[in-house]
Amino acid sequence: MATKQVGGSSKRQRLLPPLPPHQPSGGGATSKPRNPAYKEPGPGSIQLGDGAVVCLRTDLLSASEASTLFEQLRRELPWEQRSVRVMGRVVQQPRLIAYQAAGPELQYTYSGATLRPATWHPAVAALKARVEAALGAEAVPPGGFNSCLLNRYRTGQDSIAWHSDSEPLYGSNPTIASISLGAARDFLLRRNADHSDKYRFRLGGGALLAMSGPVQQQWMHSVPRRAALAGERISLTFRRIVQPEGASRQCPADKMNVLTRSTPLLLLGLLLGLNAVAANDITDKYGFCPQYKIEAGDTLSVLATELNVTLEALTTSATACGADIGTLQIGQDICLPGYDNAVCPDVLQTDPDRPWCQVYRVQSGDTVKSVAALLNITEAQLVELNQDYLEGGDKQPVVGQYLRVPGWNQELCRDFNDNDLEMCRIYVVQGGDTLSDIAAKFLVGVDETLALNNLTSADQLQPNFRLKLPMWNESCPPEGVLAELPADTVSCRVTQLGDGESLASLAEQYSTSFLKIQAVNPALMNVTLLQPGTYVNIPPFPESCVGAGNLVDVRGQTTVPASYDYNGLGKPAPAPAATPGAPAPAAAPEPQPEAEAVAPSPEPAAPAPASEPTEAPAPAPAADTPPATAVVPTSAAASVSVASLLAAVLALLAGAMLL
Ligand SMILES: O=C(O)CCC(=O)C(=O)O
Ligand SMILES: [Fe+2]
Repeated sequence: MATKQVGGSSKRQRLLPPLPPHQPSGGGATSKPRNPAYKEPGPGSIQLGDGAVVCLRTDLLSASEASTLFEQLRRELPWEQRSVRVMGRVVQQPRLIAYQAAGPELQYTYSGATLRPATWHPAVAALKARVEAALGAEAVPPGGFNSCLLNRYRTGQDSIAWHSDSEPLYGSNPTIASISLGAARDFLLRRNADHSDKYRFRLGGGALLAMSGPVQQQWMHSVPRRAALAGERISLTFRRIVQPEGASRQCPADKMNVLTRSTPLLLLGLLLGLNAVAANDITDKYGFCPQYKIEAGDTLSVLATELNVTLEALTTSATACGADIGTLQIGQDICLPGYDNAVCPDVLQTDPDRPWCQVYRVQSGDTVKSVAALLNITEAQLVELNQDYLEGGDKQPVVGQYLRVPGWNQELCRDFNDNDLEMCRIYVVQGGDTLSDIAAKFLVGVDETLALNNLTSADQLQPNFRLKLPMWNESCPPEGVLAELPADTVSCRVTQLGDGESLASLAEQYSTSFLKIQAVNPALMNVTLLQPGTYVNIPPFPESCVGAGNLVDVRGQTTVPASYDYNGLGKPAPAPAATPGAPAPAAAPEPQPEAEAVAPSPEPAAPAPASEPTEAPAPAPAADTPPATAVVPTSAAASVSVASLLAAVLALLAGAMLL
């Protein structure tokens, strides 16, 4: 169980003396209203002071233009969910992204991984021109925008945390212009030096919002999570890279992390005169629940010296929350002086690896006011952190609900109230699955899926293996929820060749390779068969697509005729196709799928272990089933051949490219 209640006491005194209000770092605005509202200006130029300007237009695109573009970009771009490395851990961003720029040198290194730009999609290039024309020469950087980071918020659960786009590669006062498509979302802006100075812009489809002047230096922005919202949104954020990067840069996520995690620890360290004790060894809940994890070789007196407290104070604080000083264990958390027993026991860590992700469990009788006082923050700060739970009128916390406490990082912390099983997906590996197919299908990374499952290689995948999918976390119930590979349009993509197109040009368009396209179109090995109108399967085109019957031509948006023969996948050389554009796979050689590590098919007699109640049935090939489809080896022996070793290496390479 990952979540634990830290601290030994379950009693808490309700009669706390009033605590001084907490000031945001860099604040000092003692006379600010207690619950400052967001300013919500209408379209136009909004002067934020010091030359910082936001320009808002709600109607750059008409509603129909916006929705057509939304559908097109959603369908045609190679969206990926990025993993970012934060404090040595890999976490998944709560949104999908795509990145395009004017040249390959305009890459963008971010949290240890590099975004390599795709070339402009024609629709994105056209939007860039629209934005530049709308903003006019004064606001557009000289030379125009040369890169665009697109964000896709699949539901209200997706978000972008408070950040600024202040990387050196954009220069000192960059203009960043965003176009919104799809569902309307709140875009928030707050001044670094005074968080009560804040704006909310509701960005609906077709809106343009541009930030220029020192906005990135003096303000942060976010698109907060809205748990109840189902609609999907795409934003295109145009930027100009003025200084293509050479070496890696400080990444935004790390910066955010430093803001939220290290700052309190650093302060605590300074307060306590901390020297030899590593900051990582101390966890703290919003500044007054410091705890230390005992390590081998520690003694209380050395610890007291290092923390610059008396041995007596340390012994008292440790004992007060349940430690038996005589029998301290390695790994045990002891409370340090300053630990507030009245509040801390109701604060839960939501993730043992991210000690700054903490929530407060609402008790009977709690109100916004009392919880804010208890946590030593203002009501406005509490509401801001918990907008989706508390905002609007007099909304009060509900007993048993978890409220986020300061230090919470929306990007990195997993929400606790909706510890929805959505994040706890388990995929039961089937014979013939490949890890790269699974990863592509679920939009997850190959490497992190391996890491999450303590696997070092895709070769280790066996049928019936219960593969945890990101964002699986340690709070998930062991049984999780079964994730099935539905044959949907994400992976089962088909398109018709256009005039002058080739498999190579399709490969480029869909960010895949010629070989991969051939692997999923064995009937098209003979390229002389290709002609305009020929249907082509777009990788990944997993086995489950064959016979799925709901293929959609990704460009024509039309349904592929039921007579479509999957270009030789899953069927031995069919008779000439009835579909005019789909040529017969005459003389098609044996399918040569691009090598993938495959899980060997299950031993025929191996029943699913009874202890796995949620297990999917093992595939049971019927005697009259045509020869298995592209990637399935028919016997376990096949999977240990030299070819499969080679396949594994190639698959890993493919996986790396996929990330
Ligand atoms: O989606 C948005 O409107 C904001 C995105 C953003 O801030 C970013 O990509 O840096
Ligand atoms: Fe941004």
